[in-house]
Amino acid sequence: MSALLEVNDLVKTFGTGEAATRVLRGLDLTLNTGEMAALLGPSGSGKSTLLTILGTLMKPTSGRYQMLDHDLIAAEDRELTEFRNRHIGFVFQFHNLLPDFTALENVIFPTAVRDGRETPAARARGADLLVRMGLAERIHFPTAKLSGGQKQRVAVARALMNSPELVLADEPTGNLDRASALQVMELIGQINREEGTTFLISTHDDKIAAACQRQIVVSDGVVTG
Ligand SMILES: Nc1ncnc2c1ncn2[C@@H]1O[C@H](COP(=O)(O)OP(=O)(O)OP(=O)(O)O)[C@@H](O)[C@H]1O
Repeated sequence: MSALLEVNDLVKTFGTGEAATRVLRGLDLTLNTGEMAALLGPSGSGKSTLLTILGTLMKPTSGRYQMLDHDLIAAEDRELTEFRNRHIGFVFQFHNLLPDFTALENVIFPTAVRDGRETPAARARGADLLVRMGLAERIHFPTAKLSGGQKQRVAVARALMNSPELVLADEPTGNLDRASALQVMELIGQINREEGTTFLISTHDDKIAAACQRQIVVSDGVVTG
């Protein structure tokens, strides 16, 4: 297996002086291409902080971050934005869908904004992903009318739109009932197998973690298992 990304000696401190909180304390992690990994650890252990740094949305205080032969610490903002748009997808617990837009419009919207237009290829990819998420009947429904589980599946489809190598998910099933949560995980697993997408999924739920091939435990700002 080849490494998709590697972080070394990652440190993140929020605030300064007496108010400083050292959240990541020299964290090392390698994720291999095609892995589906759960990110576990107590509340406040630094999972969201790590996902935000891996997503290039925030820089660490110090440390190294290499992905796909790019040095993401040295990279400047414009390069990071381009890298992120091309290679990384995000799924959050609160999915930030536009309620009056249809499922398909939500999925293709970021790509259409990036490209300055909506292409037939993008519509086809978006519709295909929604079908694979079990939402064939809901493609043209406004997302305000979808259930929580359906909305989360739209959010997964949106994250996959540009075929990113890496998808970062921060408690993606946190607000779902058990059956919907496991369904979302099953569909993520299917995409992982079919497209080779690497997933890192933070969760507090052991059943969700067990649906992943690998479990990574963060505690006190380092990987402990
Ligand atoms: N912007 C910030 N400024 C100051 N402190 C922060 C900031 N973001 C996070 N923290 C602190 O960093 C610590 C780790 O937070 P983080 O959200 O990464 O934990 P987590 O493991 O994701 O927790 P949970 O499981 O509860 O979501 C917490 O103590 C939090 O208060």
